Amino acid sequence: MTDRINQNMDLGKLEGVMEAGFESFSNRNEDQCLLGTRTEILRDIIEWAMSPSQKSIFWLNGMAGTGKSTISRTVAGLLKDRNHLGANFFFKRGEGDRGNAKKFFPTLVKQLMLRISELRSGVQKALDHDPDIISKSPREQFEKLLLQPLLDLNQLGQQPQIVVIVIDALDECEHEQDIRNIIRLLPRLQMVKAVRLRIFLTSRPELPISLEFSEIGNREYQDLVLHEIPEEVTADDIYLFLQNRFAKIQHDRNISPDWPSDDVVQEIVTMSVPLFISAATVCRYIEHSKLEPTERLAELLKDSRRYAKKMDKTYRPILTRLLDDEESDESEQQLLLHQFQKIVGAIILLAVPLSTNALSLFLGIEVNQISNLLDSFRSVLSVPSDRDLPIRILHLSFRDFLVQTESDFLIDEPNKHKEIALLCIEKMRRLLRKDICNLEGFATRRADIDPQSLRRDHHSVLSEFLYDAKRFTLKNSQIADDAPLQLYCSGLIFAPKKAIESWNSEMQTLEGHSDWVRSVAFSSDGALLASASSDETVRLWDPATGELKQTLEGHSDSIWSVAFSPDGALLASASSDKTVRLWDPATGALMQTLGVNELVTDLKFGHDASYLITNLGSLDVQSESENYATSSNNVNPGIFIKQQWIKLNGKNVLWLPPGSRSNCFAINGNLLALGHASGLISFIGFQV
Ligand SMILES: Nc1ncnc2c1ncn2[C@@H]1O[C@H](COP(=O)(O)OP(=O)(O)OP(=O)(O)O)[C@@H](O)[C@H]1O
Repeated sequence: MTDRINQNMDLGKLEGVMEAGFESFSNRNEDQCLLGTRTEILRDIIEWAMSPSQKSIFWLNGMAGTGKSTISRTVAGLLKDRNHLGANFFFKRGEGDRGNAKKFFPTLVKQLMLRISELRSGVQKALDHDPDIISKSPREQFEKLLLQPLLDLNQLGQQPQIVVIVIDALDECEHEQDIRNIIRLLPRLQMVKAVRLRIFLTSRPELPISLEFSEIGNREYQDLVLHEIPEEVTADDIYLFLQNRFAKIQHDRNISPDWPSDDVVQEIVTMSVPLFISAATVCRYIEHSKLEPTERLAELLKDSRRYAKKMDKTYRPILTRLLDDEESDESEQQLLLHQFQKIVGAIILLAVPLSTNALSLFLGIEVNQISNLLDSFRSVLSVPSDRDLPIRILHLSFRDFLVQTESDFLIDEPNKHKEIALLCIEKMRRLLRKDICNLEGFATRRADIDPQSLRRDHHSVLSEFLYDAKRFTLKNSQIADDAPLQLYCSGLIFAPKKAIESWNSEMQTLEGHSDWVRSVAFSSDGALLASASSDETVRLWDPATGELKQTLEGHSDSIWSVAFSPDGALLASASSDKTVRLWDPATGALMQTLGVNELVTDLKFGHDASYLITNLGSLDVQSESENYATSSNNVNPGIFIKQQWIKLNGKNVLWLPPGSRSNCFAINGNLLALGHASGLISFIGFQV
């Protein structure tokens, strides 16, 4: 009797952190998993705990707010009901000894003694031997208070019972070294044979924890990454959670049972996945007691960023810990903050996520500096160890939070976008090159470029995207010209769902004629398409862009046939008005009108463009020479215009764009004068 009193008094020295237990007063309002959620995960964890052949540690790893602690509480409760809960410690930063390792092992020992009474004498021995053990390092506490007394039990030769220790939120333990020590020490509990000890541990994927686990090797533990389980599974759970919370709001606030609609609930699910905390924050925002829930919800749906401020509790501590280093002084902190603004600011605002390596090139910051800074953000950013893979934000609320927080971590969105745009321009200036295919001369035509040399520069995702963009633009260019916002309705509605694969072979529809199109013809170089219509016009189009280049007006009846001359300098059209007209396709000028007695329905040029072959027989054309131009006496034979190309000594050197083409030209020495229909004359000088 005296012995036992004595023992109890000594064991009383074993001070634990009462509040760290999942059933403690301060945890009384914390949820467990709603029935029907996390069912598979919970089943797997309980099966792991009960099976003799499993690894001794289960690490549930998940980003901020994915629902780890809720699972821990549920696991602890389930194990307690089955009488297998040995001890539990829920770390919580900033709440006294719940936020450090000082009393971690004594707390576990204290609880384990209640579960395994045979442990008491060993613990008592340790306390007798070293009454100050409670103030010693975690390693010593572990060895003397926990491991040795448990090993002593081996001699009892009992049938081993299953005892599970639940440790939640190890990342919230204050000192990195303590965290690492705890992970390093736990596998040694496997030496204990009298009890089958299992450790269920949760944490965010923070660097010291990930590193330490990779160091102890996966023979010792199994893990589950909560933010990587299939999205639809989490979505189903969040859906159940929302339904449950909304039913409660309906009931408590006397709201009609059909509020909110299923579509709305689905919308919030999509907004939240994979963060349970996001769905929980939405509910807290809506159920705020002084405001009308239906209005709050409607407001939120209009502007989903509204609730991001409420994520302060989740995100602010991650940010402040960046600067929370006793060793760094004011100027170092300023530097860190500056780096944060540059690096994280770019990550959250870039339209397409970049890898660490690409980000380094883009921002002009050393790769290692970027990696170092990002190590502090592994709970909110997915930073792949392969530096060529993109860095992603786990949840958009992190971006929304940063662009509106009132702390020093505010990312000034408009200015940051400007900065990013300037960086893009600067990179383009520096990196883009003229003539990436090393073509031989300025007049090289596309048809003459070796496709192999294009493929060498080919980036498949980019080129697929460009192809897609080109098809979309071609298909919609006319409506974009007329009613631009139709791009977002008609353009999107009638675009194929999987654009890249499923554009059909119809490139584009050219709209403009108001009556039948009777005849179409390509110019021999393919640069123009002529269409003849019953609306009495011929239209000339650029087939590459769909742009209407010319409308040839003059005929007074249906036009039946069009044809280009072999060198493209002339266009002939035949109409019911009993004329055949010849046009200059470049300027649209009517060159000649030939009267015919009967209807010509079909025509084409003879080989030298001096006559037309029609359904009525051949027809002479008093065509002017190909370079339909006057030339002065002082002609430099080296300069010549042919088909909008200015040729120098027989080689194409300069192409005349449509706006610069002329009806006539003159050459004087090295000077070329072009006369335009507008009345202007332009000059081009050549060094021959
Ligand atoms: N299965 C669930 N059933 C009901 N509610 C849940 C569930 N999981 C999470 N929640 C809700 O989401 C909130 C956030 O979850 P929890 O605190 O477990 O996330 P966590 O991953 O531990 O976050 P942190 O990394 O910040 O510690 C909880 O407060 C709870 O309201």
